[in-house]
Parts: sequence; C-alpha cells; structure tokens
Amino acid sequence: MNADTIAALSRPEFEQALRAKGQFYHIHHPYHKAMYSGQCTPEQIRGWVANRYYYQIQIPQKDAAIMANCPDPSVRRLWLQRILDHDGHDGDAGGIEAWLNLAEAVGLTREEVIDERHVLPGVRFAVDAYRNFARQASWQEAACSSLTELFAPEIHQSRLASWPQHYPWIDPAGYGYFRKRLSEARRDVEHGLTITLDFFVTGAQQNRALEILQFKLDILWSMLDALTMAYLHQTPPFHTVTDQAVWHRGL
Ligand SMILES: O=C(O)c1cc(C(=O)O)c2c(n1)C(=O)C(=O)c1cc(C(=O)O)[nH]c1-2
Repeated sequence: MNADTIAALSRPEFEQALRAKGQFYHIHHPYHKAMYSGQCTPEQIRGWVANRYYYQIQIPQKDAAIMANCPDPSVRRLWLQRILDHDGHDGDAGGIEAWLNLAEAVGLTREEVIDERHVLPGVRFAVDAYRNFARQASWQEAACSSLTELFAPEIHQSRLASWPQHYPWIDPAGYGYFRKRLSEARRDVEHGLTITLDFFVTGAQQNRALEILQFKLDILWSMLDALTMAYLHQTPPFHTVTDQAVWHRGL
C-alpha cells in the first residue's frame, strides 16, 4: 500500500499505537535490568550516572530549540516549564543540579561529571542526534519525539523501588531527581501527547509520528549499548590499543 493511502487511525487508536511503543523502551535493556535487579557494580552505576549527565544537560537545549521553532505563544508558555524544571528557578535548584546530587551520592565528584571525561562517544552521538533533530524538525515533530516520557515515570519508580535495597552504599539523598521526575514527566507528556494527537491526523502522518518515536527509542537504547560495551564487557572505545580514555570530550 502506498504511504498516502494508509487508513488513518482514530484518535484513541493512534494514542494506543504510540503507547504500544513502550515495548521497546530502554526499561527492557539488559543494562537497565541489571541496574534494577541489583546486579550492577558501583563502577557500572557510576558509569551510567556520569554518561546520563550528558542527556540531562542537552535536554534544555533540545527544548529551547523546540521553542525557537514554535510560533505559538500558548505552546511556548507551557513548553518553557521544561527548561525551568532542568535549569532551576526561584527556590528550585533544578534537575541538572539534582542529577549532580545523584552523581555525588553514587561516589562521583561533581568535577569529573561536569568535565564530561566519562561521556562515551556513542552516548554523545546518540544524545546529539536527539538535540539536532529538535533543531531541524518542525516543533510538532520534535514535541512528538519527547513522547518516550510516556514510559518514564515507570522507570523512575522502578529505580526508587529497587536501588535503596540493592545498593545500600548509595546515599539516599541522591534519589531526589527520580522523585522529582515522577510528576514532571506526567505533566509534560500530557502536553506533548495533545500536540501529537492534534497534528498527526492522516495515516501517513501517524506512521511518521510512530517512526519519530521509534527514532527516540533507538537513541535511548543506543546509549545503553555504548555503556554495555564500556562497563559490562570492559571494552570501551580503543580498548585494543590503549587503556586510556582518549576519546574527545565534545567539540
Ligand atoms: O531516566 C530515564 O529513563 C529517562 C528517560 C527519558 C525519556 O524517556 O526520554 C527522560 C528522562 N529520564 C528524564 O529524566 C527527562 O527529564 C526527560 C526529558 C525527556 C524529553 O524527551 O524531553 N525525556 C526524558
């Protein structure tokens, strides 16, 4: 069947199809499964936290790109909250600061996280692909790419439910980020979902939305593949040549 002749799904059917993409969420990645079943070493937890920092700092730039491409003040007014959530405002130090608290709670120094020395090239390329997509795509397509957040509260909850018992060496003061995201992700996704359901209405458009969501799922999965090579198999980039972290730290 030609892409133009694909029958459109009803609004509830389309929402269901988007939600069904949860089967490919990174909660099912072996690295995540190892984390919440208590099988990770401190080094593997630290590697994940230090690398995920790069995602955390790129998210507000991604959201700023969406706002820059969006001519509608009513959308920008709501979208702005995402940037405030991560960068902080008034009495709230913000998500990036909360992530640094998590980093310290797992035994990393702020310095080694902020200078990005642990960020693997594969993680950097995956995260950059997300931010760059938001710069180049329409704001509606970029909003759609944030819909993995449909599945995020469950993953934050799974960490809160399992990490304290499996990893007593982690300072519980570090768990604030996961708690904070439970409500923020639910609110974000309501807005992102409304934009997506309103904008992608023909069968071909809906297929494109599902492909965009798959692109984002691929990004999250690829980040963990890179971490697996480095921290599970002990085969970081260039390991056949050197045991030094010679990869670049961002240009
Ligand atoms: O820990 C996670 O597994 C996870 C996943 C995702 C996601 O699904 O994209 C986000 C977050 N956390 C998160 O903390 C966050 O702030 C966030 C923003 C976005 C986005 O696409 O705009 N995703 C996510």
